[in-house]
Parts: sequence; C-alpha cells; structure tokens
Amino acid sequence: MSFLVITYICILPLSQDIYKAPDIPFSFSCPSSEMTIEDSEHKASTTVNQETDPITYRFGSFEPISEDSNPPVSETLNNPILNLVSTTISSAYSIFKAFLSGQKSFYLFSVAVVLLFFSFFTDLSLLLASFISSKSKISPLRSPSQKPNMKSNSNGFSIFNLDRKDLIIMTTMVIGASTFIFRKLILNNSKAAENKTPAPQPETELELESQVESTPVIDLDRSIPDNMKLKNKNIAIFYGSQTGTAEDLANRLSRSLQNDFGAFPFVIDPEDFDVESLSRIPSNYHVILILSTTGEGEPTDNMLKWYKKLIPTEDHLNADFSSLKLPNFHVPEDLEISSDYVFDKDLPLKNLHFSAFGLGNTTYENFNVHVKQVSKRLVSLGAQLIGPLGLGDDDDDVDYDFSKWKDAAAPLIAQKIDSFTATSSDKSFISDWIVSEITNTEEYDSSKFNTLRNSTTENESQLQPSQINVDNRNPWGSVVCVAKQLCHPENERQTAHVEFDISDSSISYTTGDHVAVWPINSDIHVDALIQLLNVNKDQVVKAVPNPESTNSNPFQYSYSTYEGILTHYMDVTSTISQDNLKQVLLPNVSSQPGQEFINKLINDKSFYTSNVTTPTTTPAELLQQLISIETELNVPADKKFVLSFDVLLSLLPRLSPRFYSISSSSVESPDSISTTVVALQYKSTKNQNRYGVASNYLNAIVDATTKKSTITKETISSLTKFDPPYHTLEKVVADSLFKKADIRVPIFVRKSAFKLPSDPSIPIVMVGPGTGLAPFRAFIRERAFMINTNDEKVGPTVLFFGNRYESKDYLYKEELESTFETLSKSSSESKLFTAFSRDTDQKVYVQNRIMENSELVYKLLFEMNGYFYICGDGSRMAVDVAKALIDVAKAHNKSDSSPTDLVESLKKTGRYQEDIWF
Ligand SMILES: Cc1cc2nc3c(=O)[nH]c(=O)nc-3n(C[C@H](O)[C@H](O)[C@H](O)COP(=O)(O)O)c2cc1C
Repeated sequence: MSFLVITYICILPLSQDIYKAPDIPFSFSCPSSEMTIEDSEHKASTTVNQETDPITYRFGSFEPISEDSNPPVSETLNNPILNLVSTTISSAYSIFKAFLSGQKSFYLFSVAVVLLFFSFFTDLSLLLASFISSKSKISPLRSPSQKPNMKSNSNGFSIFNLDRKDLIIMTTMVIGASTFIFRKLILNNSKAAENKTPAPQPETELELESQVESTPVIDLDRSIPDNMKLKNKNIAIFYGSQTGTAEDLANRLSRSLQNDFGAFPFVIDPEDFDVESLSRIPSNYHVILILSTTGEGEPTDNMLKWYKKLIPTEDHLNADFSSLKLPNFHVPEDLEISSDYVFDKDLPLKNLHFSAFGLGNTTYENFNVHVKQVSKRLVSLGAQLIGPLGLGDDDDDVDYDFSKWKDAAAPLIAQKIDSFTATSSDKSFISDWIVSEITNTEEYDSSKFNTLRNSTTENESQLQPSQINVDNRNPWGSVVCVAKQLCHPENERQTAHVEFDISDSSISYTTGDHVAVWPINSDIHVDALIQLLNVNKDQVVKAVPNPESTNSNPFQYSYSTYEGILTHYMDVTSTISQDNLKQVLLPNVSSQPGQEFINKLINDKSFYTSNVTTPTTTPAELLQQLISIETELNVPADKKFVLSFDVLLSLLPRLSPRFYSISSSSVESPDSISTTVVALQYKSTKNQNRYGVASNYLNAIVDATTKKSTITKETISSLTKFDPPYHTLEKVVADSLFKKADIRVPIFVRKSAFKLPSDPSIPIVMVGPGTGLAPFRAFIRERAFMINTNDEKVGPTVLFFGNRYESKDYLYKEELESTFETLSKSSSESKLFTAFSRDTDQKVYVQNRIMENSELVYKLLFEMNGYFYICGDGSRMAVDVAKALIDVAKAHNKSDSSPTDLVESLKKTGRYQEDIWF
C-alpha cells in the first residue's frame, strides 16, 4: 500500500515538467555522445545528452528502440497486490511515455493523471477504512493467505474476490495498456484534433542525425548506379539549388554533354537518391555536382540530407573529417556493372569519379563553401575529382565562370567515360516535353490543373490538410487572409503587407524564418508568348516528359492549358542563356539570316551582352527579334522560324519560388505568416519597364483584394491593366470572384539561423531600412507580446529604421511607435530611431543615426553583451553599417581589444547576425 502511495507521489510530479525524459532506465545505443532530435511540433531542435537522457530514438520517430521499453519488473513479484502495483506503474509509465512521444497529447495525459489521483484517493480512503475496520477486526484488504474464489466478496465489488481498489487499479491498468497498444491511433487523432499534425518539414539547421542502421538496405529506386544502369546513362548530374540557377546550369550542361560529346547524362535531384549508393558507382560512370551555397554558408534544402550524412557535425565548416562517422555506404556485392570494381572499406568512394561546380557570391563571407566542403569530403573518402573545382560568382558573371569551367572539365569527363565528340549530324534537338492537344475533356482531371504539388493527390485526398507534407517540392496553397498597402498611394514604390493563413496546414515556423512564395507570371509576358505560338491559350494540352530528354522535370501534372503552363510553371522573364540558344534554338532555326543572328549571339559575347544581358531582354522579345530579322530579309515562308510549344518549354527555366523574411512573430501569430514586400520595378537600358515577378504579384494581390468589393463581372473586363501594368486584376481575383474561392498562394517555410536571443532580457540592436524591417517587426512584436501577456522582463530593444520620406514610406508607422511604447515600459533604453533620406537637404541614413547614438549602441553591445542584427541590402547598406559599428567601437572603446576585434568577437559568439540580399 505504502509502495503504491510512494509510486503515485513519484509519478505525479513528472506531470509538472512534461518535457523532461523519465528517469527510468532505457536501453541506449546512440553512437555519439550527443544527438539532436527535432521537436516535431515546434520544429525547434532539442539536444539530447547521452548521459542525462538515455533514450534511443528510431529515425523519424519518437519511439524508444527497445521492444520492451517498460521499466524492468522483477520476476519475483508473484504477489497479486505487488503485481497489480507493478502493472499499474508500467501502465502509468506507458501513458506517460505515450504522452512524451506525442508531445502534447493533453487529453491522454489528463486521463492518466485523473486515474492516478482517483486511485490514490481511493487508497487513502481504503487506508482510512482499514484503520476503522481494524477497530472492528474487518480488514478491507485480502490477507495473503486468502484464496481467490468466484463468488462475490463481502463488500460486493468483485466477482473474483477483488475489492474496489483492485478494480480501480485494474481499470487503470487496462486503460493504460490499451492506450499503449493503440497509442499511434490515439495520437494521430489527437493531433488531427489539434489541427497541427507535424509533417516532415525541410530541415535547414545542420543538426547531427543519429545513424542507427547497421546493415544498409538498398532501395533500388533511390540507388544512383542502379538507375544509371536501368536508364542507360553514364553521367549523373546532381543539382543543389534554392532558386533555380544551379538546376538551370545542370540542364544546360547535360544537353551540352549529350550534343557535343555523345555522352548519356541525366539531371537529377539529390533528394530522390541515397548518398549511400555513391560507393557502388563504378569508375566508368561519372557524377557531376552543381551546388549553390545558401544561408550563411549552408547547403540548399534539396542537398541537406546528403550533406548531413556526409558531414554529420554542427560545426560543418570546420569539421575534422577523420573523426566523422561515415554514411552507411552500400557494399557492392550484387552489382554487376563493372568488372574492375574493388571495394575498400577505408576508402568507400575509391571508385567514384566526380566533377563539381559551385554557385556563390563573393560578397558573402562563406563564398562557395558548400561545394568546397562536399568536394573535400568526397575526396577524403577516396573519390577522385576530375577537372578543376569550378567556383561561380553571382556578384560578377556566373555564366562566364560556368562556361570556362565547362570548357576545361567537359573534355576530361568525356575522355574518362570513353565518350566521343559528336559530329554535327549527331547534334539534333531533343525536346524536354512531348506536348499534345487534348480534345476529349473527359480525359483529364481539371482539379489537377496548375498545382505545384508533387505528391499524388490520390493519397493526399485521404488526409486532413494538417497531415499533408509541405516542403520545397510540395508547397501549400495558403489563403491570403490580410493584404494591405503600407505606403502612401502617391509613393513611387509600393510596399505590400500580405498575410498567409497556415492554421489548417502542417506548416509551422519560428520568428526569423523565411517563407518561399511561388508567384504567377504576368499575362503581359504570357500573352506575348501565346501570340508567338499562335495558339488558343485555353486549349487543354498534355505535356509528358520526353524519355529521351536528359533534363529535370519542371512540373508534375501532365494536363493544363497553354496559358496555365506558362503562367504557373515556366520562368517567362529571365533572359535566354547562350547555352540554350545553341542547344535548343539554333537547331530549330533553318533560315540563313536567322542562324547568323543566333550564331552571333552565341559566339560574340559583347553582342550577347548588349542585346540580351544588359537590357534584360525577355524570351518573347528575343524571339520577336529573330522573327523580325527574318521578315525584314524576306525569308521564304517555309524557311521561317515557327515557335513550337515543346521548343519554348525547353528554352525556359522553370519558375522558382522567391524567399522573403517573415515579418510576423510565431509566438504571437502561430497561425499566420506575414511578408513585407516592396514592388520591384526599374527601366531597362532600352527604356522598357521591368517588374519583379513575385513582388509585383504580391502587390497586385493587395490591389485586387482592396478593390474586390467594387469589382463585378461586368466591370472587370473594363478595368485597365494594373498600374504598374504587370499583373492584371482579372488574373488575381478571377478565382476568388467567380469561383467563390479565396486567393491561394503556394508557400513553404525555410528555417533560418537569424534568431532572437533565447533570453529576452538580453539587449538587441537592429538595423533594418526599407523592407529590411521585416524580421525586426517580428522581433519587436514578439518582445512586446511577452511584456503584454506574461509581464516578462524584456531587455533594451533598439531599432534603426530608414526609408525615403516620412510622409510616404514610413512602413508600419503607428504600429512601430505603439510597440516601442510597450517595450519602453520594460526598459527605458528601448528606442526606435528613424532616418528618412530624402526629407532633408543632406541625406541621412541609418548608419548616421547609429553614430549619433553610438554611446547607447556601445553600451548595449559591448558592455551588456547584446546582439546586433542587420537586414536588407547587402551590397551597400550592410557594408556601411558594419563600418559604422567599428566607428562606434573606436569612439567608446575602454577595453584592451582593438575596435575590429571587438566587432569580430560579436561575430564569433553569434551575436552579429545578418539577413541580407543582393
Ligand atoms: C539567402 C541567400 C544566401 C546566400 N548565401 C551565400 C553564401 O553563404 N555563400 C555564397 O557563396 N553564396 C551565397 N548566396 C549566393 C547564391 O549561392 C547564388 O545567388 C546562387 O546563384 C543561387 O543559386 P540557386 O538559384 O541555384 O539557389 C546566397 C544567396 C541567397 C539568396
């Protein structure tokens, strides 16, 4: 009895600290001293220490590995009461463990707690009864010598001679055991009820994953050599791409290797293949990596899994490869690809031959580190790098860097795979898509039109929205719940505040993250191409990947319309590359003047630059130039260039998402994500208007929703094009207005390392002019929310914001000022400083305001160990602000360190964070 009481008292306090692992011993087999698991509900990473939290988790699950993970129960517990006690403990523990594994299955835990309380108080009352009955010589408990019989006992509570306490304990036990057995079902339901089922999200933090598999299981669909063999390919080109550039280069390289060298390449996404299968690639095959660096020297989302397996440490840029755990490389027993294959377990990639080109930007501190690290790691595992390691610089001319690298590497690659140089007759054009017009409308499912999701809708239709996985390949069509203009209508640049509802999706985010937004193209560009194609834009077409093509697939669904494909999937504004002019357009131009024009663009760099790059000539404009030349020079009709849809699809890269800093706080607004986006527009060197695709789309949504109530079907056609004339209102409101649906925009969240200090009392200094304000709006709202709701002690919070005119583009003016009123209640040093550059004769910028308030900045950063944040333009603003900070240190330095060292120490300790763009 007292054991029961003690047990209950021991178990109950656990409920007050629900995130602590139980102190009950488990089997443990984590190979490293620390492993990181992801809190699947909050997406925050939690470090589990081997010594303190000895639990082994299976990959992707929160179940301890041990089959029998109940606490050990002694074999000698034959006494029925003790058995009941032990079973009760294990049931209680099972419930508790199910609770832990489900994160917040509050209902489940409540059941356990109520039952335990009930049981505990019953015990107490029985004790009391025992005490009373001892007076009258009647024991409420059976004596050990009593034999169970089938009749009712004296108090009538049990047919097995059990008393009321036994019944309660047994009920607890049965409920506990059933809960444990059916825990998955229960947890799934409770998560669905919470409307937030955690679905796998793209992981962007470099967390160390534990690798518990001991024998590699080869999944042939995900094995690189098996796919190469099956598809008759000898070069696998992988791309690590965040915004599509690397993917485009990979496609261009592939065409060139096929056309110019007679090779058999194919372009593939590392996400679809297992890095462990690299060890089974024989030396007569070749691997090419085209990898961009993103974030602060990080891999792109689609390279993350490979990277975490190749370099499994958080300090990945300074990793000592010799001490790293190896991926579970496949052993090539069953592979009959090459007879000269020798497997060396110390150098598992000895047979692998690869080439690599990186995309980066020299203005970033970690220039091209991703491709450098991956290449070094592969070499450390025995792989051989063929040709130079190419390093493209986005700040200069990536295309030039790429073609220089290609000229050096491609012949070596061709030689290695025993390829031959193709003759001109081999250089035929192979389209990426086979397109056919569909007349029988019953053949297609219109619900699949214009969706960017890759997952099969059949499976997804069984799921709740909150259970559907969202990632970079499967964005979520979120409803726009708020859209408003932040600037004065007369301001030359419009800035939109657009909020996306994520309440019924599996998306979650933390303050400081980025959101990827898929725009739709303006019908100005789409219409121009439709005219060149000379087709009915609403014609339903079927586009299936050409099995002969070497390129990656831009979209999943085969049915759409001409307009649908060009609006939602293809990049119709970026300039056509010289590679594509050569590989795609030239083979389809038969007139001599046409060929001369294209050849000049291909071979004369300055002609290409002045005609295409500098004026940012759109594909439609360039194709129109070609047609005009042919018309002017009287090319006969049968020789004239006719644009076909499959040629066009092969010429254009796919439409990529744009990333924006999230301007809402996840603590304050977990169910919505907001963005703050300035509409990008400029004049080309040929004086044409140019508009940023996504930023103008989001601004058009604001305009559309503002005017929505006054738009009718009759008036919509009379509405002129949106000013700036980019997206038409028809396009944006059409769905919402006529199909009575909301405006939905495909999005997904990318985690970022740009984060507030976990302790809100730590001072922060933020510099965010223009839309660089976005993440800081989230930061200050979160801190003010903490004061308002929890009365938390929030430290000094300083923001430097700037724009052009106070009267026209002071973004979130009232909101910022009232938020700072709240912040200053907690700290009198919390201040908002503004700089409006065009309001005064002499221009004032944020760096001037920093210098004017240098004493405060110095105190918060260098005396109170605060955090410093910059967000916005990286090419000039971030550089000037960095210089200003050194000047601040110079002006007030009381320490022995130099001003530069002081700023460096901020960087080294993670207290200098940048979220910048170029
Ligand atoms: C948010 C962001 C972060 C970046 N971080 C780095 C970096 O740390 N180092 C680097 O060399 N380049 C960096 N870059 C530059 C990209 O690598 C470069 O723009 C590249 O062309 C993008 O290729 P993608 O379109 O295939 O993703 C960054 C670009 C962006 C947009």
